[in-house]
Amino acid sequence: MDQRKVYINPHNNLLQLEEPIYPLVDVEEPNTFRNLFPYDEIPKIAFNDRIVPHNLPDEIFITDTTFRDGQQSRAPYTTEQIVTLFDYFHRLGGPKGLIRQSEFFLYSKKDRDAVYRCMEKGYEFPEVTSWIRASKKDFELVKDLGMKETGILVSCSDYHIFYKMKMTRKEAMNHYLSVVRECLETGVAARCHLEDITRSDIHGFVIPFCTELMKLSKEYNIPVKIRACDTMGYGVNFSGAVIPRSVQGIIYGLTAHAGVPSKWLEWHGHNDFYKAVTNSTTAWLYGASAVNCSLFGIGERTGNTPLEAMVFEYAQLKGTLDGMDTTVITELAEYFEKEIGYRVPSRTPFVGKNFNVTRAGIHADGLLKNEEIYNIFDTEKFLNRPVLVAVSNTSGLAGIAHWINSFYKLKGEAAVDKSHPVVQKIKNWVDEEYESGRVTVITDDELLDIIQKTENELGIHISK
Ligand SMILES: CC(C)C(=O)C(=O)O
Repeated sequence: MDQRKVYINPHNNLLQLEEPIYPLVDVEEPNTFRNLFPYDEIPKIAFNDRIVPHNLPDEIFITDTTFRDGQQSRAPYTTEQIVTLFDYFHRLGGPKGLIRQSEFFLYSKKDRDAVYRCMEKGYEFPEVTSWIRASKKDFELVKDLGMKETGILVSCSDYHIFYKMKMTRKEAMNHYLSVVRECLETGVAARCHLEDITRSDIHGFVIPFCTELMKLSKEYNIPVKIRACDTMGYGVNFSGAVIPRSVQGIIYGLTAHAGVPSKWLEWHGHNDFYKAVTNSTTAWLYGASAVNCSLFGIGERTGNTPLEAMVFEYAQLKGTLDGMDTTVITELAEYFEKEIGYRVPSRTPFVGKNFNVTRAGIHADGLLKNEEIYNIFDTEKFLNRPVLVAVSNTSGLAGIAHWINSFYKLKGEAAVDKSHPVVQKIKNWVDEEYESGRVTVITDDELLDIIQKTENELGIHISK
């Protein structure tokens, strides 16, 4: 018979059984969850219909890995670029520090220079934290640099424990606990990156391990944070899906069974199955305060959860931006294009060149009557990106006038309408293009070119 005590759950005032204690299950053979991950078949999503209650923490925020996971997958940024991006993150996160932390490599002198320069700024947020090899010498370095927290890799699936580290679960756990203890001895808080959690044995390894980590934190009176890393992007947020793929199931296990407080719990997603954003939002909804993101989602393989996306997820969940300055997102995209030579793919939400451009004539027509019909929100207000109508065979005079007004931000007296001679002449040119067999839309550069030529020809200049 189940002898656990009964208590009132403060979340819902219902009687509940005391949480069971999960001991480490030290298996002889790795559990690779072949039923879910057959490798020569597409991974499977199975359901047991266990429903997890919502548990949105009072405080949720974003942490940043642009300079760690982000830099692992591209050419390194220069120190100057890192410092500039850090400034942007500070502004974007607003006075409440919703971009709470950013993590840095400490391997090379260049890495450390970037850290010094960012710390010198004296910002409260983002807090500069580190990512290091787990050794006593490196913990001392973190401390000497004046940092309070470091990330430590504690891979938790049997794929990693048995195949990469060639250990048993017990050996891996003891090894990790001794490394974390060493870190805490130095006085530095440990952020444990549980790599590959969505292929791990949640009850047999992750919960017993995190329970021990929480004991260590108590012993040293220093935070031990848990970062749940969906390294391969296998996480799913469907109600009733089984762990280890269920994001809410993992978060529930960590909070309810291992006793990890929400404020120390973070989700780190990858986008291999297009689920990075929605899984991160799910982690917030079910009890993780932090979601770890990289700017524009730049990270290993298909990338991480895009930081800018979570800014808008935050606003949608909380009903407020809480002081975040979203126009910085557009500045960041421009900086990447001009200074770093990276252009985000044009259809990328919020930042791509075409994210709020309407092309189809029938839609463009609606947009011209009222931009709310085909724009997700006031993109000019929040992103400094007025809605655009691309010029094509179906644009008509009004479409061309709208393009000119939006592109040059012309308002009131300065705006052109369909009777403007420049607009009419351009319309003739557009019609000729399509009559001679063109099938593509007219590009911005072509329009700029033809506007200039037409202005010179007619001797009329639009007030730009
Ligand atoms: C290397 C680890 C911590 C990681 O970034 C991941 O699992 O995605």
